[in-house]
Parts: sequence; C-alpha cells; structure tokens
Amino acid sequence: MIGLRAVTKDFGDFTALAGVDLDVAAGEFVVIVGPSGCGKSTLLDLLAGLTAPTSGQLLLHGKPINGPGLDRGIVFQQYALLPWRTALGNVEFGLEATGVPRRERTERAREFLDLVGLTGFEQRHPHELSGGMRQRVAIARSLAYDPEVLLMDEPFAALDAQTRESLQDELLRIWERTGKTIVFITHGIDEAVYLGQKVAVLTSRPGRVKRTVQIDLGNRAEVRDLRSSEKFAHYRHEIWELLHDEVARAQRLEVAR
Ligand SMILES: Nc1ncnc2c1ncn2[C@@H]1O[C@H](COP(=O)(O)OP(=O)(O)OP(=O)(O)O)[C@@H](O)[C@H]1O
Repeated sequence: MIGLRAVTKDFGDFTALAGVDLDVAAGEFVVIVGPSGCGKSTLLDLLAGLTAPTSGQLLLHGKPINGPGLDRGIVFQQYALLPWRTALGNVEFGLEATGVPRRERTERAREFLDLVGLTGFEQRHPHELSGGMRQRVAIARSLAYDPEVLLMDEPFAALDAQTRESLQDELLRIWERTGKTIVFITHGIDEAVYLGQKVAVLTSRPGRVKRTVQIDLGNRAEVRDLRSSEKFAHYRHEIWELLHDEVARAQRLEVAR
C-alpha cells in the first residue's frame, strides 16, 4: 500500500534521510523507531505530503505522493485541537472537511468519541480535558476524516507512563476495530515492541532503515502482562542492540556539530 523507494531528503548541504526503503501493507501497524534527530519527523512529513523528497519516491497504491490528502490522517505529539471548540466540535470539524451532511455530523462525532472512550466528555473544551483525553480527541478527529492511513508522530510522548500505556491499548483496539493502516513514530523501544507488527529501526545521520523486525508476541488476550513476557524481552533486546550503537553515534555527532 505504501512504498518508499530510496527516499533521500536534504536540507541545504545536510542530508537528513539517505536512501530509505520501506514497505507498508494495507492494514499493517508499522512502527518507526530511531535515535533523536535521525529524521523520523522528516519521514512522516514526507508521507503526509507536507514536504517533497530530494530524490527517491514515496508511493501510495503505486502512485507518487505529491501533497497532503484526506487519505492520510496525522496525529502529532502536541494536540492540534481547536481550543474554542468542544471535544464534539473538534471531531465534527473532521467530518465537515469530508462533506458529511450537518444532520449526520453530531451523531457520527459521538460515535468516534465513544470509540476513543470519551462518552460523557462531548461538551468539554480542550483546556478542560487531561493530556490523554486531548490526544484521544485528536485520534477521534483523525479517524473522522476516514483516512486509509493514520500517521502518528510520537503521539503519546508527552503523556505520563500510565496514560501512555492505556492509550497504547486503546490504539490497538481501535486498529483492530477499524482495520486502518498505521505508521507510528517513536523513540521508545517498549512502545515500538508493544504496538508494532513490524518495527523499522532507523540509523542516524543520515537516516536510513537499519533493519526491519517482524514482531510476534502471540495472542495478546492470553497473556496477562505482555510487557513482562519472554517474547517481549527478546524483541526489546533485539531492538535495543540495533539502536544502541546508533544512539551513541548520534550523541558523538551532536557534540561534534
Ligand atoms: N527544515 C529543516 N531545515 C534544516 N534541518 C532540518 C529541518 N528539519 C529537520 N532538520 C534536521 O534534520 C534532522 C532530522 O530531523 P527530524 O526532526 O526529522 O528528526 P527526529 O528523528 O524526528 O528527531 P526527534 O526524535 O528529536 O524529534 C535533524 O538533524 C534536524 O536538525
């Protein structure tokens, strides 16, 4: 469904990404993990069509991505909510953009808020909601556009650990229910292993895919504390090893810069 072919992105004489290759299948949950500054956000901006690659190709259903589109919804780290609108109003905003008739909007928006567990909070404004709730609204609004792909740029990074874990579970549930394709960016190894069917580990300076790791944690419903399982520890270690040298290298380069 999505194909990145030798994608390179320069900013002046600085090469942020150099020859990134990645495939994402329809309905797949792919996590991109990498050290700080390796080009994760740059990659997401390219997928969103907010910027163009210097060379290489980004394909969606075999056609080049050449601008933003409603087929790709984005959820950023900072909740890009409209502060003057209620939770319901923010989700309705997404429905307005796709031309859902006014009569249907409220009911549909309620359904999306229900999907992210926010029934009862429809009339609250963003400042009356916790960080986790705001991010739930942001997810509901992205889903309201009915995108094929959800692009998520460290959406849970600003949340406390417990809220983050419960939102990770919510997201997996939403993914299972909606069948969306998800490209999720994080610098957290645990988050990558917990969420991803496939984890792409990026190198730093320039960013490229060092390895993709297929994750199979078995049947989630059967394991009570998945993060403590042997399989989880195995994948965690594998990705830690891949990242470890990269983080050290990135820090050396940071100092030298
Ligand atoms: N518009 C720009 N102009 C110049 N350099 C840029 C620009 N955008 C990003 N960069 C540089 O490209 C590199 C990759 O940045 P990017 O934000 O994609 O990294 P990241 O992996 O998302 O980092 P973090 O995890 O810290 O958010 C960085 O070194 C950054 O300084």
